[in-house]
Amino acid sequence: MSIEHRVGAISLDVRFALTKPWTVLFGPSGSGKTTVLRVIAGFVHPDSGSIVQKGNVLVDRVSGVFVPPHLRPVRTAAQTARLFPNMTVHSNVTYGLGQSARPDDTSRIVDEITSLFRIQELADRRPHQLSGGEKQRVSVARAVVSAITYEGSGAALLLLDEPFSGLDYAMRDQLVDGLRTYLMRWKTPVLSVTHDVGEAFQLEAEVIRITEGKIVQQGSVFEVLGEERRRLMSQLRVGPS
Ligand SMILES: Nc1ncnc2c1ncn2[C@@H]1O[C@H](COP(=O)(O)OP(=O)(O)OP(=O)(O)O)[C@@H](O)[C@H]1O
Repeated sequence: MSIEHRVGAISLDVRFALTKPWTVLFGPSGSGKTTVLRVIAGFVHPDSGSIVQKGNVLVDRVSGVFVPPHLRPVRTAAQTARLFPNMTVHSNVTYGLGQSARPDDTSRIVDEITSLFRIQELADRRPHQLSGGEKQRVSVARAVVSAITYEGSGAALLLLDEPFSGLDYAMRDQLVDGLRTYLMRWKTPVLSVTHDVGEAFQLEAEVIRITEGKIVQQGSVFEVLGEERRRLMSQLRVGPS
């Protein structure tokens, strides 16, 4: 994909291909990461550029192609959980189910995912009865359900904007490992956003580093964030003075 788009004070100008099971967009606050996800999802019309997914053109400003969000083989969990306020947690999660799931598979998938995200006990609650971290887990769980049961040919791309923020370290640790393994089993490709070097390493992700709307590096997590990790580790060893 290649996108040029002016947003706020940023001139977004990015060109990249997703070739690995899990890719992470890494960069400082305000560098344009969320905007990239929103363009891929179809919520933002880029000023110019094109997006092609497995040979299907989703956006091409020159020829005027713009596939609307609901018709894209893309599923998204936004940075701020957007749940249906009048629906229970269970209904919010199953709302994401695609047509492809057979009924007997459906309940197995929902069980597996609610267990992975540790939201089984919350099944009958409504969003106003949840903490921020619980809402976030429900929102990501819904997007995962939706991506793996996508009804089109091939897999849907899953876009996750800071999916593990707002979780304590123990839960985050387990969820990162569990979700990575689960999505690899389903061959569901992921593009996620994070500020967390440790998370990118745990995901063994391909990393795209973005600064002020431009991609400055793309490669394995060792290539792109190895130096950053060494610096953080040495700060930890020295400790506060
Ligand atoms: N709807 C909008 N209108 C005007 N400016 C916007 C809008 N959305 C984002 N911006 C600006 O565009 C820039 C990129 O925002 P974006 O949300 O993509 O950054 P980000 O890298 O995801 O940041 P963070 O890590 O803080 O979530 C920022 O300067 C932001 O203030």
